[in-house]
Amino acid sequence: MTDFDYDVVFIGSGHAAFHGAFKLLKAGKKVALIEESKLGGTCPNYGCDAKLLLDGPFEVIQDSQNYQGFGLDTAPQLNWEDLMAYKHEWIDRLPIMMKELIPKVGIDVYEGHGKLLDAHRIDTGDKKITADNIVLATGAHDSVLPVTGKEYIHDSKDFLSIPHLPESIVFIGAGLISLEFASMVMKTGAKIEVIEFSDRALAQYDQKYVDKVVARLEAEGVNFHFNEAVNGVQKNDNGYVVTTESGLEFATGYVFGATGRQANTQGLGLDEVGIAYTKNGISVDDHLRTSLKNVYVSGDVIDKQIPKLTPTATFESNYIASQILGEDDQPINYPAVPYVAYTLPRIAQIGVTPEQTQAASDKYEVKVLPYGQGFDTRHDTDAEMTVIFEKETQKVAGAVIYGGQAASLINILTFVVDKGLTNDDLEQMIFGFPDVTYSALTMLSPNGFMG
Ligand SMILES: Cc1cc2nc3c(=O)[nH]c(=O)nc-3n(C[C@H](O)[C@H](O)[C@H](O)COP(=O)(O)OP(=O)(O)OC[C@H]3O[C@@H](n4cnc5c(N)ncnc54)[C@H](O)[C@@H]3O)c2cc1C
Ligand SMILES: NC(=O)c1ccc[n+]([C@@H]2O[C@H](COP(=O)([O-])OP(=O)(O)OC[C@H]3O[C@@H](n4cnc5c(N)ncnc54)[C@H](O)[C@@H]3O)[C@@H](O)[C@H]2O)c1
Repeated sequence: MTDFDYDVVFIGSGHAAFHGAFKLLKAGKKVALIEESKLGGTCPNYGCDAKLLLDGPFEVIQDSQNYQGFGLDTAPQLNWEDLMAYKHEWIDRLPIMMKELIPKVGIDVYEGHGKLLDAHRIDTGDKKITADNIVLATGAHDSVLPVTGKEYIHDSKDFLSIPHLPESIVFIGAGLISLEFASMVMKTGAKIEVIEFSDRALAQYDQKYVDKVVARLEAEGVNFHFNEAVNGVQKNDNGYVVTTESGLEFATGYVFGATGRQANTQGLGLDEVGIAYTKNGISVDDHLRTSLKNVYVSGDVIDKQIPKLTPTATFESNYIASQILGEDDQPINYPAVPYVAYTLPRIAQIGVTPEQTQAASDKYEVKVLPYGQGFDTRHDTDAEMTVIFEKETQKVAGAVIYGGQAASLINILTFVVDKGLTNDDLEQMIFGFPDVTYSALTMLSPNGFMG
């Protein structure tokens, strides 16, 4: 570095930024982060981590319900206020810790709104700085439904800090955020309506298992309304009334909207410096560069087909750091990406989907494995896997898992799919026993009890 204040400046401080920043720092580069809100971004503060902390006790309730009549007769009682205090105790300290740690290790932090002035100059709010390379890692935000009364619709950030749980909630959208939160709240006996614009929930997931999650939620009392478009929210003395274009009306105590997330492209100076973007995010080439070759894009703000998740943001951040360090000059090559819906029960999938095999039945063999029938699944009797084998090689090409332990199992299946292991390879290994992972892996083997 000669003429610039920094070798690399990241706008944003989420997973799309800090992994790469640490890698660059370790390699001797001078690095800065610009953050206008909480350090660490969405995932720890308002996303995955905060959600999982709140979800834990609900998972325990679900597990205990599975044992009813089989040794556990009383379900645990939830205390939301205590749970929320526990969440705050964990989550609120994370940005504080990062604020102490990051400058201490040698990365400068600018607290302000980052805006590109040209290919090398950035306005941080109160200071202008220069960088040889810039990484745009500004993430995304929950979209706001453009209807009358939109100010009464809460988003995921609000919900993740809600001090008291309402007795009734209308969820607008039946995507990941809504169904994950509805799965939890349902366990408190709240009255829940889910209004979905399209004819299905969780469109990215295998519909066989989505139908099972929807049926389970319906059995617990959630009312789903598909093919309905919300056109307004009115406030009255008792709460709110949500109306749809077809004339349905729902009285409720709380309105929650999760109708997709939008990339944070506004106010970044993109138009001024000539960087192209769409409504899905900033346009990049196969090296995650914009039309300005020293300006990269990482994480949720990219216009991409790959899922917008924490692990994909992390992968991109590390990839960009390798590009800048000259360790790698190849186009980005994503490995198989697992998707996990933290609904109750969970759905997780990796690789080739059952739907994709329909057009290639000569290439793939699909096996449905009811692993929940085993003794080691905490009486989660419905749990099931659909596993896709490549006929010619017998490699495991994909899997969908439905059940309480799907989120852990999918990481093992990710390893199997990504490394191209065959069921014979698995038979050459020894796994810890007894455990649900053992049974699931044994089932993949041709000589296993279900293989
Ligand atoms: C409720 C919820 C649950 C989720 N659950 C999961 C999950 O279970 N698993 C999973 O993998 N993913 C989950 N996600 C998605 C995950 O949080 C994101 O994919 C991930 O945070 C993306 O990281 P990022 O760094 O690209 O963006 P972010 O984490 O959004 O970080 C971007 C940062 O940039 C800052 N910023 C924006 N513009 C500027 C600017 N101009 N100047 C300075 N700073 C700026 C923002 O304040 C923010 O801190 C969830 C998301 C939500 C909302
Ligand atoms: N487990 C995870 O990995 C996880 C969890 C939560 C969030 N996330 C992140 O957040 C994103 C999901 O956010 P989301 O749940 O808001 O989006 P989504 O795209 O999953 O779901 C939005 C839903 O809202 C519906 N919708 C859109 N407009 C509507 C309208 N006017 N009326 C009624 N329904 C309408 C859509 O048809 C869709 O089903 C993910 O793509 C991911 O980036 C990931």
